[in-house]
Amino acid sequence: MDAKRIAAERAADYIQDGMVVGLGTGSTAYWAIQRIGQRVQEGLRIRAIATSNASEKQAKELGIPLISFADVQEIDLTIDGADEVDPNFQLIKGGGGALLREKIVASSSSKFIVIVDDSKLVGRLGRFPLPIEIVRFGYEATIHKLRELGCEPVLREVEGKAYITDNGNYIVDAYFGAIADPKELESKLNMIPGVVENGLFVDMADRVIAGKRDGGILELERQR
Ligand SMILES: O=C(CO)[C@H](O)[C@H](O)COP(=O)(O)O
Repeated sequence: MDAKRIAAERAADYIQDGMVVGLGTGSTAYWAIQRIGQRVQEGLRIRAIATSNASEKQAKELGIPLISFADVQEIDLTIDGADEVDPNFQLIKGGGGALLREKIVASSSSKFIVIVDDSKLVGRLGRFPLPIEIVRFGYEATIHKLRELGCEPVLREVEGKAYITDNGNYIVDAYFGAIADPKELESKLNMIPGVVENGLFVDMADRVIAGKRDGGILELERQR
């Protein structure tokens, strides 16, 4: 079985009756949502909040009951993928462009389980370009300020056109190289006018489940 799917299905086992569940975005979260949908069809009673239009559509098709933050303030458990995970459980997310909603949902969750294949486990964050969501107005100025922080920012494009997030913004993929202090960089980035959010998820993940290509699984819990 696909390493991403192995991790995703293990994570879905943590969901219990009555929970409010955050549904992540991406090819790993896809498998978690599929398994959750299967469990709902078997009788599991949950309510869910999706982190993207794509995940919302998938959940609807599977019959997973969806709610919004108008209905709850607190999510019991969120399951989502990541692009990089370091030994301190710090993450880069946003490869799929959903980082803003993902961060809102993860930050409102009592438990946040990250699901990856083990190629995403790194010694230090930064090989994967950091996704940063920026507003469209004045984006050239915002990109200039990002460059002044010492990265190489590239406006994300799809088929020759700027990529637009579910929130109507742009994404910049910023090459920083090894990130020495993710927490400091996260706040510096969010101080720049025009930056909506960035893909550094600092001190948020509680558990990391990594599927391996040989079918094995690595499960790590953060000690607080
Ligand atoms: O942050 C994300 C989307 O914004 C994804 O979780 C991340 O990009 C990992 O994606 P995948 O599971 O497809 O490898």
